Amino acid sequence: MRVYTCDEMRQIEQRADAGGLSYRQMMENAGWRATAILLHWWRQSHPAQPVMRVAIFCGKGGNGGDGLVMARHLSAAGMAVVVVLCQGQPVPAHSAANLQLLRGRSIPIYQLGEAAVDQLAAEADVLIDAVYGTGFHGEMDDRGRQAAALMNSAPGTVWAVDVPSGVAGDSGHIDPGAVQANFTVALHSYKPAHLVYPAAGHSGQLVLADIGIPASCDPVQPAFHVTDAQQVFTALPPRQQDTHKGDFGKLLAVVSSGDMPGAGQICTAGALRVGTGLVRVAIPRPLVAQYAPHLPEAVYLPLPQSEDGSAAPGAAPVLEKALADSTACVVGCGMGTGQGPAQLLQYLLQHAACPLLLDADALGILSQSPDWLNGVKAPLVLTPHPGEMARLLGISTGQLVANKLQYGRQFIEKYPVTLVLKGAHTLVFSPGCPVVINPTGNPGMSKAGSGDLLSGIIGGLLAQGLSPYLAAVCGVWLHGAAGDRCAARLSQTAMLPTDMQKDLSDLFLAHHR
Ligand SMILES: NC(=O)C1=CN([C@@H]2O[C@H](COP(=O)(O)OP(=O)(O)OC[C@H]3O[C@@H](n4cnc5c(N)ncnc54)[C@H](OP(=O)(O)O)[C@@H]3O)[C@@H](O)[C@H]2O)[C@@H](O)CC1
Ligand SMILES: [K+]
Repeated sequence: MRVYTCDEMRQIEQRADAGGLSYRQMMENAGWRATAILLHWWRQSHPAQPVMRVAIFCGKGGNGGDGLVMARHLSAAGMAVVVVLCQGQPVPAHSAANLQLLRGRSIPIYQLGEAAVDQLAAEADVLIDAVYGTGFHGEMDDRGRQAAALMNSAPGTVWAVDVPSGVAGDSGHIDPGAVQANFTVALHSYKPAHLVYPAAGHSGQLVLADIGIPASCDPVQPAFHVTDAQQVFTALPPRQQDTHKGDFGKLLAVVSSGDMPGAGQICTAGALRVGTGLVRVAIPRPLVAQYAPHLPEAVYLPLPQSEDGSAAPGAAPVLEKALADSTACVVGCGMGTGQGPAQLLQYLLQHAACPLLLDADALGILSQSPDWLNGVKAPLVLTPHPGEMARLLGISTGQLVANKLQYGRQFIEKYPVTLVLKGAHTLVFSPGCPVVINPTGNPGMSKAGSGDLLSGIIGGLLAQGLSPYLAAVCGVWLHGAAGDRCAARLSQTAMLPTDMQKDLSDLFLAHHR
């Protein structure tokens, strides 16, 4: 799946133009393809109504030019089209030329603000948002907001061309007046805002339109990447005939306290289910009897327990031998945030040579002392949800969610870690690598225990020798894909993270692993 930034799109278009596909022709292709997609949808969904009433809101740039091309083709197809110029006359020559082509045809052209426009918007079956596309920057102006408000409040279906107006294509920043589309036709490639939430929610259903740009014009090293199954199953270590458990890594899981035994169990199961050779579980001693019947394959490292049910202060040295013998370590799931767990985390940060994954309570502890990340020798993977990430940064969750890409990038610049920012379409940031947008998963996974399973999966892949970046990218994909299978089997409402273990197995079977 192609995802290119607005800047990358400009360069792609430049290369295409230099290669002989003119800007004018690209605009023609964009408007023509968007028209074909819209007409196909209309005829399928409204078979008894041959004439669609369409109001096309055009800005002054290239996006508006696409809208003007659509007006010509829709009118030629017999649809009742009106054009509303929202920012006056088009500026680019190819947009202006397309306005010129409308003159003399029976297509009414209005300026935004004319009395008839409100009524026409209210009566339209379809409203086309061609106000701003990849050229949008800053805040919407009054006319942009006025046009967006008309489209958003109209009863018809809103189709956005390329990007819903008011949504910044790269950062995903959402203007308060932004268009809420039912459908968005993305031109040539998806843009980050189509896939990164909450901006993605403004696009509605996405349709990708080929506008004739050859793949040779695409960037060699794009800033974003969307994971696919082939990438995941190529990266997973093969299981040769002549192997033993030592070939598949040793994971140390420092997890669970008295009131959260399940978190560590789910994490451990996740690690085992992705093929880890050996999982050692460091938990407060009284929990071992609870764990063992469910996870007989694990090896246990009992820790002294404090009164609050978590590991007691002074327990850290118990980890020494196991840590030295591990190929990865997961810390946090349900382990508590008291003095004992804090000492365990600090010990691991100071002594681990193997990759270390920090989740849940480990992130809670870290948010009190983020400087603990300085000078850590072990490669680190952090797997916060937005609340945990916001606490790490000392900002509100709302601030974080509105600017996930910006904060994620800034964080890995400050601390060279692999950051898995969880949520719908989880993001993976890692120094020197494209930002990965994970396409798998569903709202049925928003349940306690889901993150613990993910930590186990990524931890298990780390233990088997995948780089932090690949372990994170493959781990979130597998977790989401198992969740999608589980939802199909049990429903998003009823599915549980523990159910997803079966779907992980089915997923591996389906890919002959
Ligand atoms: N390039 C190509 O060959 C092809 C491009 N195609 C299409 O063109 C789109 C890109 O076209 P674009 O670059 O002209 O930008 P677009 O999104 O129309 O800009 C909106 C206009 O609004 C303005 N504006 C921006 N922010 C504003 C604000 N806050 N408040 C007020 N005004 C603001 C901005 O003017 P500015 O302020 O920058 O001078 C600009 O004039 C792309 O998404 C695709 O649909 C396709 O046809 C395929 C070929
Ligand atoms: K638009």
